[in-house]
Amino acid sequence: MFSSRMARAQGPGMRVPPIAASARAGAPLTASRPRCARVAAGRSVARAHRHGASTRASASETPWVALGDAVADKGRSPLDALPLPEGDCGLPFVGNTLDFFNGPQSFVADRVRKYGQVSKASILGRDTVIVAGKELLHQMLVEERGLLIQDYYAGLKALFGPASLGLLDGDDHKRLRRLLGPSFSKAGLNAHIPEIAKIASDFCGEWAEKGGIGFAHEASMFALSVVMKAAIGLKFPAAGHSMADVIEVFRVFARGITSPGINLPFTHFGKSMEARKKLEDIVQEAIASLPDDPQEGGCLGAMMSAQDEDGNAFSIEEIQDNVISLAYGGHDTPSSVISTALLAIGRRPQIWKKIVDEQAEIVARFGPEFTTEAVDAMVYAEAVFREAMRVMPPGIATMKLATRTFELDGRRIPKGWRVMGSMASPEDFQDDKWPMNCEFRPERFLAHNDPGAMSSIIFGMGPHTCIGNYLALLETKILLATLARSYDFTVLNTSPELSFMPIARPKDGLPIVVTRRSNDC
Ligand code: HEM
Repeated sequence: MFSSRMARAQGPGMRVPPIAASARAGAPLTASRPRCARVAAGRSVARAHRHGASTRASASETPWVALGDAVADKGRSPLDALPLPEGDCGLPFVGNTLDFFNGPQSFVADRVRKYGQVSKASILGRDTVIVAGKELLHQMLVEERGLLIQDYYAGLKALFGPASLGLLDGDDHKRLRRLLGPSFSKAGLNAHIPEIAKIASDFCGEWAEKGGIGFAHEASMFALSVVMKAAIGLKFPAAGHSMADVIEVFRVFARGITSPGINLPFTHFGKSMEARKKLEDIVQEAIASLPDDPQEGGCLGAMMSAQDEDGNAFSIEEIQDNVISLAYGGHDTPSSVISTALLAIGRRPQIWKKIVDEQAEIVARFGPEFTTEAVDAMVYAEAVFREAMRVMPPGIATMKLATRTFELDGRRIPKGWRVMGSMASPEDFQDDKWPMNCEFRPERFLAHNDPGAMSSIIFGMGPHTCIGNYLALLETKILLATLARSYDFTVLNTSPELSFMPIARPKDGLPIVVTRRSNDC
C-alpha cells in the first residue's frame, strides 16, 4: 500500500515502501498550564502493587502499570491517590523553559539534587517528569512495552522527517530497525575497519600538516566521513559536494534543533529547513551517482533494495529522512565525545601515556594493521571513550510521551506527560564538580563492579537504544589509536567554557596542535 507521500516519490529506480505509513506517533499534546505537585511521601512500586492487588495483570504486564488498568473502569484508580512528582514549575506561561534551554545539564542536575530521581517541571508549555537512574528508566523503557513513545516537537519532526528511525514507534519502527540493524551490527561494521582506519589516518596526517586545528570541527568532519562512507554507504565527494560542504550545511541544520520552530526565512528554524532541503538534494544526487548495484553500499544499499511482502520499496523521501538523521546522529554525538576525550586527555598526560603504551603492545602483538582482534584488544582506549561519555554525555536526556497513567517510584505520572529520561546518572550529579572538573578515571570501566560504570546509560535503553553505539565506539578507538601510534597533541585551552545545546562541546572549538612523532609505536 502506498501512502500519498510515497506515491509522490520517484527516486532513481526506487519504488515505494509502507515502512513509515504511520510515522506520526508522538504528536504533541495540547499545551497545558503549568501545575505544581506538592511534596508527598512516596511508596515503592512493589509496595503499591502489594497493597493495590491487581487481578487483571497479564504475564507481559509489569504490576505497577497493571494496577492502574485493573481498576480504571471502576471509577477512581488507586493511582489517583498517589502524589505527583515534586518540583517547581517556574514562571507563568514559560514555566522552566528558559532555565532548561540556558543550561540543560545543570538544569537536570539541579533538579535531581533538589527533588530526587523523579521530579516535575514545565518545559515548552508541557508537564514534564524528569527521571534519572538506570533502574527507573529500565522499568519504563524496557519492562513495559508501549508505555512511552517518542515525543518530538513538530519542528524536530519537520527537520528530521517523519520517516526517520528515531521518530517511529511500534511495528514501523521495528521493521526499519530490523532492516538497518545489520549495517550497524558489530559484524557489519567490523568489515569496514580498514576503511575507517584509512579515514583516521588521512585526517591525522592532515592535522599534523596544518599544525593548529579547531578539533571539535575536525572531529565532526571525521565522524561524518565515517558514518557517510562506512555505515551508510555514500561516497564523497559525491555529485559535486565535498564533505566540508555537507558539514557546513549540517551546521546550519543543527541550529534549528534548539530553536522555537518558527519557519520564516530569517529565523534559525527557517534557515535550518532550507539546509534540510539542501541535504535532501545532496542525498538524492549522491544516490543517483551510486553504482547500479547498491547492495554493497551499507544501510543505503539495504534500504534501496528492501521490499515488503507486496513488493513495495522505500520512497526517496523515506531514504532521505533516514540518511539525514543517521548522518546527523552519526557525526554530532561522536564528535562531542571525541572532543571531550581529547580535552580530558589533554588535561591528564598520564592517560595519554597509558593509551600510547596500550597501542605499542597491540602493534607488537597483532602488527600495524587495524584488525578486529587489534580493535577488540583496545580496552583502555575504550574505557577512555566510555569515561568521556560518563562525565559529559553529548545530550542530556531523551524525550518520551506517557501513553497511560502509571506509577514510578511512588509517584503518579499522568498519561500525556512528557517523560525526560536523563542520560547522566544521579550519582554523577552529586559530584559538585560535574561535569567539567569531576574525576576522570577510565579504570572504572575496567573494574567490572564500579558503581559509576555500572550506572552508565549513555546510549539509552529499550527499543530506541542507540543504533550507532558500536560505530561510535569503533571509530573513537581507531582514531585514538591512530593518533597514539604516530602523533602527539597539545590542547591549547584546557579549561574552555562549555556549551550544551544542541550538543555538549567546548565553546572555543577546542584548539589543539598535532605533531608527528619521529618514531611510530
Ligand atoms: C557517542 C555517541 C552516541 C551517543 C552518546 C548516542 C546516544 C543515543 C541515545 C541516548 C539514543 C536513544 C534516544 C531515545 O531513546 O530516543 C540514540 C538513538 C539513536 N542514535 Fe545514537 N548516539 C551516539 C552515536 C550514534 C551514531 C554514531 C549514530 C549513527 C548511526 C547514531 C544514530 C542514532 C539513531 C538513528 C538513533 C535512533 C534509534 C531508534 O530510534 O531506534 N548514534 N543515540
